Amino acid sequence: MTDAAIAQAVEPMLAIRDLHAWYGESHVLHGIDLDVMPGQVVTLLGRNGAGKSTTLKSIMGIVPRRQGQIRLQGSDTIAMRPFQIARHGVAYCPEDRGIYATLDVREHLELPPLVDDSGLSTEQVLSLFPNLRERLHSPGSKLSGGEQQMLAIGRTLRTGARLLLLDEPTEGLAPSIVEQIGDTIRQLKAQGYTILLVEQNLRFAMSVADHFYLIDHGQVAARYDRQGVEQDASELLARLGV
Ligand SMILES: Nc1ncnc2c1ncn2[C@@H]1O[C@H](COP(=O)(O)OP(=O)(O)OP(=O)(O)O)[C@@H](O)[C@H]1O
Repeated sequence: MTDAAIAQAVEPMLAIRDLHAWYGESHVLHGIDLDVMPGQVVTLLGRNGAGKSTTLKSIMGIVPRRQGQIRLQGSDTIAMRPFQIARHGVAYCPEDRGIYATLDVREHLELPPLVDDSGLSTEQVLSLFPNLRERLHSPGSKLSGGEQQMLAIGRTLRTGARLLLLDEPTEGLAPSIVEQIGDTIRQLKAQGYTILLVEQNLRFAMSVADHFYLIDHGQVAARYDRQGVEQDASELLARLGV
């Protein structure tokens, strides 16, 4: 088989077709089509309110109403409940990171249910994020934004999920911490994880992602590979309003 034929034979880790989503009467996704292949890092770009977070939440099944097709490793998940979707090997880091104020770092890492026995041990997570080891007994409320983000990612790795959905992992973080998060994402990709992230920081996205989707008004306005995004960076920055 040629390389192209092999690529075609590999089923996407995540395939979304004609995805619509609503909050009450408000129709916010208008037919999203998106593919993420195993081992890829894919970024959703777009202005505030474009529908990026809603796309991640729809994959996780946590929007009030959605319609269309979402295939996760070959299974249709559109009718499933969030806990059933999680068992298909997907984990979600929300934009607010979802860290509990009163639980300490160790407790956060011991809490997640396992969806697969390939989940990292607490020790392995602490090796990936040495900062967290120093803060093992600190409650969530005392962690910096960067530590909270590392903990939020570390917690997903405990579950054994192989598809990670990260909503704006660099938001509000200092440049040196952004760099650490970038190193982590590249390391996870090298270990075979598949990652779909929402990111406002185009430079950061370009340093980690293979493919890019520009979301606008709840639809895919453009798709790029890394070369395409580099060529069109200035036009893209204008379209992102930055
Ligand atoms: N819980 C909600 N209830 C009602 N409307 C919502 C809710 N969450 C988001 N929306 C609306 O849905 C649309 C898409 O929002 P979404 O959060 O997906 O955008 P986004 O591209 O992720 O932007 P941001 O970076 O601002 O989160 C926006 O118009 C937003 O106001």
